[in-house]
Amino acid sequence: MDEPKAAKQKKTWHKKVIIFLGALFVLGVISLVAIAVVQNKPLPKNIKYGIVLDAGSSHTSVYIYEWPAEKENDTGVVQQINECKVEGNGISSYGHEPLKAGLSLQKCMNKARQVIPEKQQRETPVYLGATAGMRLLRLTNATMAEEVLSSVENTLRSFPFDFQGARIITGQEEGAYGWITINYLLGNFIQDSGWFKYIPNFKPTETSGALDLGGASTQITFESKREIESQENSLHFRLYGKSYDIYTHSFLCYGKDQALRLQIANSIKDATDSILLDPCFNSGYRRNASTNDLYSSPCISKLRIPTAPSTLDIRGTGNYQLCKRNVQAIFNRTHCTYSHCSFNGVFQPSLDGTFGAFSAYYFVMNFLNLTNEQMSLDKVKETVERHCSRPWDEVKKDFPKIKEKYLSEYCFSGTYILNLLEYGYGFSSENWNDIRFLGKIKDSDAGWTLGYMLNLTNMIPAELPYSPPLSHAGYTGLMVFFSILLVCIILTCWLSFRKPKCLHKGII
Ligand SMILES: Nc1nc2c(ncn2[C@@H]2O[C@H](COP(=O)(O)OP(=O)(O)OP(=O)(O)O)[C@@H](O)[C@H]2O)c(=O)[nH]1
Ligand SMILES: [Ca+2]
Repeated sequence: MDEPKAAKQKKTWHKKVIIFLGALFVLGVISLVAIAVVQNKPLPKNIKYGIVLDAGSSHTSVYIYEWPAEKENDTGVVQQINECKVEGNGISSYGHEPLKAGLSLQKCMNKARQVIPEKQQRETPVYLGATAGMRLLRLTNATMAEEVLSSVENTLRSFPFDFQGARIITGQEEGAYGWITINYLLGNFIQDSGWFKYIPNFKPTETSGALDLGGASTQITFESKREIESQENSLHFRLYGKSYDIYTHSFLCYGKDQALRLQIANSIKDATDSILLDPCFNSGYRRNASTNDLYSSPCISKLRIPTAPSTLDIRGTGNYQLCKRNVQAIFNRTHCTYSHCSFNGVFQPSLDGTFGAFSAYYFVMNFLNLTNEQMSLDKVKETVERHCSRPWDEVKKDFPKIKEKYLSEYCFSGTYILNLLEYGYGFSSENWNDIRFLGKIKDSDAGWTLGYMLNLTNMIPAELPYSPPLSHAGYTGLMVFFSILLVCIILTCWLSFRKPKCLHKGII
């Protein structure tokens, strides 16, 4: 029987509408997918650079860092891509010829021009931070220190970078930025955005303490859960939405070069006919030293004795126990006006958590093969003692390529590090293995320079930059997935619930 014409037309019309809507819907999903893909195509990598010069007492290093511009507030994105060790001594050694301080930086700064793309050099910040060597020069002769700084500033301004300043940083800054560097590189500033915060009892990782041993000063910095009784040792940071109460102290004159001078100066009284027997050098080792040069350091000048000879013929006897006695004599532990002190009357809370020990801690312990985390304190002591007892000509024969200045001082430096950590700071065999001796972390040097730049370029936000629980890609992906799912459900329903043809009215 023919269906009424109108009913037939209506059905055809219905069919057309449904097909049209279906096509529209599928088109909508396709365009959604296309937008998602286009929207999330990786942005052209926009890399930024930064340069920091570490003008230390013994030498200067030029570090170049890079990071993806669009992620600069994320943690762990900045990495070191180059280090250039400046030839010669630290800038503080040019007090009498300040122009040479600036000239000494030329070679490494030219290297930086080769590393950083020319079109980005103008916007690349350059910072110079000078540490304990310049602090000592400023104590001795502030004018000379100023002349050295202006010489390096003139040199740095002559390069096509964005010069941001050359200054002597404080010991507190040096400790704080070293702490920021290693925790940034270790990923301890976890941003608890995303799903982390929904995990019950999620605890961001603890931070690591920072131990920095330079040539003229040494720093200890760590997060303290206990009250910090002295204001000068107390820092408060707010980083990525978390607060940190930090203890830090910088011991000027307790870098390993100045400590060696202190040890020698304390022994001059025992010299006979200018010959000084020193147990901190391997037996058979000899070096001449001018006492004027020795006493020229403000760390030593107060130890001058009238009977001191003008030159010293220092002869090694390689005796670890006697060296240990001499080294311990430079730490004053007789007075403390706080509940607890490290040495020289300086407050120190009890040592908490793990520590990263870098700079000379690493150079020395790495040479002595003592960076293995499982090695006991007793074993470490035995190793240093054994090295001290080796005759100098045997040591020299075994390590012909190592600079004599470094090689001759490993007995002293090993003994000094052990006593600074144990006798000075209070580490013991119980927490010795909480110390990690670090050279680099993920190809970036452990040291204050990265933290310094992160702070000055505001790359570590106090509060967490808002980030939705899902990344954009994740959000879009889910949207597309559920849209397709919806289409499939609708199609399935339509196909399975529409009336089969044979049931259509009028057919049966
Ligand atoms: N064995 C060894 N010693 C090194 C090396 N580089 C530097 N040193 C020595 O280690 C000590 C510390 O070096 P740095 O960390 O550069 O010290 P610095 O920054 O010049 O000194 P501060 O201004 O006090 O921080 C100094 O006595 C250096 O002579 C190295 O590669 N091997
Ligand atoms: Ca240093």
